[in-house]
Amino acid sequence: MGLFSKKWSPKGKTCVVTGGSQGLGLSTAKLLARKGANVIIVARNVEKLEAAVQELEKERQNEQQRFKYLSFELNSLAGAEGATAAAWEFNGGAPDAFFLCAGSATPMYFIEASEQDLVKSMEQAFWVQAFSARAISKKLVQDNKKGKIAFVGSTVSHMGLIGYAPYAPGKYALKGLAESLRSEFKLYGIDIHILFAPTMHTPGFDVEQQTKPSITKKIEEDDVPVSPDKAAKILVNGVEAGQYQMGGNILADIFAASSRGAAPASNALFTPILDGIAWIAIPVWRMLTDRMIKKSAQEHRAYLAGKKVVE
Ligand SMILES: NC(=O)C1=CN([C@@H]2O[C@H](COP(=O)(O)OP(=O)(O)OC[C@H]3O[C@@H](n4cnc5c(N)ncnc54)[C@H](OP(=O)(O)O)[C@@H]3O)[C@@H](O)[C@H]2O)C=CC1
Ligand SMILES: CCCCCCCCCCCCCCCC(=O)[C@@H](N)CO
Repeated sequence: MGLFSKKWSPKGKTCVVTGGSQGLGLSTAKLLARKGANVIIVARNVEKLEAAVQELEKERQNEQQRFKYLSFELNSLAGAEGATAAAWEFNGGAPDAFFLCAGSATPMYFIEASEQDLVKSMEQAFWVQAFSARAISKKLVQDNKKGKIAFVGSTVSHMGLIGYAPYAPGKYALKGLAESLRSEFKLYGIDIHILFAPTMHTPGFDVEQQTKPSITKKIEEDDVPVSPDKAAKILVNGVEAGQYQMGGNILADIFAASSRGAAPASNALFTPILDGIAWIAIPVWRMLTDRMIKKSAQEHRAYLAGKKVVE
């Protein structure tokens, strides 16, 4: 989007939000409703979806606005295509913007994860959004329509740390997908965006805390949590402004700046400054964190033995 071009607005448009029944997705759906959009939310659990639509009703700005939920499992292409077809049908044609918030994390040590844990984690971090993007983009191109697709990555799309081995690779993959599609979809006028979300206290976060190693929790304390409402605002503002990537907090911005790849810089002035900070701050942080992890090795052995991960 050019320097003086008009901002995109969701008012009167139709937006689809995957993972829209709770957490970041629900905050995003509510914000879009408050901005006057028609909103379609997609998730699996029908009870939560019904409750979420009630929440959307409270944000209603006018009588023309339409809210709808669709229950689909999005970790297969068939599921994503089913949801996409249903969204098209409800809207009577192509919706305007798609916010892919669905996903979940199951942090744990790599060697305690089963084959199924690892495959499922990749599905819930990557495929749950990648298949949606595939189904949506194909339909948009078939209809010769433009549109906007926003992914939700994480700070751990840029950096890995102890406990996130099953999850971070999927979020890294999402970053690679978004960057590839940002380029490829110039062919069709489909805009790609990605939010690199920091820690948010959502229902999903409470679940991931149950399997998260205590050392991961301790390291993560340095990440300042952002409310899902604030993260939704950053996401929607970024899409409105035509920004490719959004970081949810300063730490996400620092890691994004230091691993920018072929993505456009968020800010011509601040991105290089943040990259400079990264040069100094990250090696210091890494040294301290590595030291702390090594110190915990004996305690970790006892944990593995207790859980019978090793004999
Ligand atoms: N919370 C955090 O600290 C962070 C989260 N993120 C990312 O942000 C996104 C939102 O997270 P958050 O709000 O915390 O998550 P929540 O678990 O609170 O909400 C996830 C939403 O996605 C839906 N969903 C999950 N899996 C599927 C599936 N396979 N098919 C269809 N719908 C699905 C859930 O509904 P249902 O279960 O009924 O299907 C729910 O609506 C995720 O992609 C997450 O990885 C990134 C960084 C930090
Ligand atoms: C500049 C140097 C300082 C570095 C401090 C680094 C602290 C660790 C940051 C980890 C943040 C993880 C956030 C997202 C996690 C996530 O995606 C899951 N919670 C998913 O739900």
